[in-house]
Amino acid sequence: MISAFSVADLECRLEPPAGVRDGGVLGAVEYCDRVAGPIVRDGHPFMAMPMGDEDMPPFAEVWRAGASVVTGQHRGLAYACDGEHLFLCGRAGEDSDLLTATEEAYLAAFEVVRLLGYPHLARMWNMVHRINEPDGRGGDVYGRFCQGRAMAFERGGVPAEMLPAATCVGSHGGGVAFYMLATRTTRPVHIENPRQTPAYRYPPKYGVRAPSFARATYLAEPGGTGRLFVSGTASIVGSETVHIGDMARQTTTTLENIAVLVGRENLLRYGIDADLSLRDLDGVKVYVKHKADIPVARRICEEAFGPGVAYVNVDICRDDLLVEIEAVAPMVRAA
Ligand SMILES: C=C(O[C@@H]1C=C(C(=O)O)C=C[C@H]1O)C(=O)O
Repeated sequence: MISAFSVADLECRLEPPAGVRDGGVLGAVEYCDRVAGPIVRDGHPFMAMPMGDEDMPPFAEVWRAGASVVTGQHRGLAYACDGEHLFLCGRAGEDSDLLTATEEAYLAAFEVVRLLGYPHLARMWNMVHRINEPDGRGGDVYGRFCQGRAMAFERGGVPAEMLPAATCVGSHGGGVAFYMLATRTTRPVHIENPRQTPAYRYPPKYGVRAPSFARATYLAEPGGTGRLFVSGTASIVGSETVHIGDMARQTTTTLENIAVLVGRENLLRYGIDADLSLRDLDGVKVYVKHKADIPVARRICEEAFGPGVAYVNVDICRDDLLVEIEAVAPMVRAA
């Protein structure tokens, strides 16, 4: 097992792929070397994404629900819900234009969210093949993805303040794979980072449409506990990449960004009375652009987080970014 945590009635584990069989699973995604799904298999939605090579130990990210789970499929998406949480996974854009395919896939996801009554988006992950390559129209693949996603949010009537935490990194195949979590009653609190421009306000030099996500999302759970989803975070200050070409400094800047994001002063701005440090974070994934840089990432991140971190060798959404880190913080509110 790479790492595990459990909070209230929703639990996430990063574990070896073979373990994902028992009941109560809301969804499982494999970070491995193959493409599969999305399908409902063994009673839960499942998808496999090529995120590494033979040197990366494959792992499954497994979301478990306390209550029993209802599953289904809709317009190519696979989903499960437990009365409070909805997990869904989908894929877009392998054979068609990425803008339209992303927009349609996201609109299908919003349809599931609406039809099943889980209107509050809490966390989204996107794995985009050839993320940094030209799109054949003068931009890059990530830019095209961002346009399709922004148009879906626009058509879905989701204002910028309701955009959830997200990750969008590269993959080794399979078009765009994405998965999301949403809630039925709990209203997520979306959080920004004072060191960074909100991504949805990035200037146009970074793309025709700015990326649609928040820096973090807080989800209160019953009994004074909660969960903070930290978006994929990189060496960006304001909207600019800093320490270009320097893996160690990009990694430490990323950690500084996360520390400020989850620190007491920032969370209090959103009425969340909790004191988190990097050590409190769990479910940490470190995405590293160049495989040869993984030892540097490991040295710095093990000191910050301890063991139990997953290192994934994929491209990052900007050419000049070498590393990106996401996490989940299980937390108990101070008061
Ligand atoms: C690294 C950044 O963005 C990345 C892209 C995201 C997206 O487009 O959903 C979300 C988080 C990161 O994976 C950043 O802009 O800081």
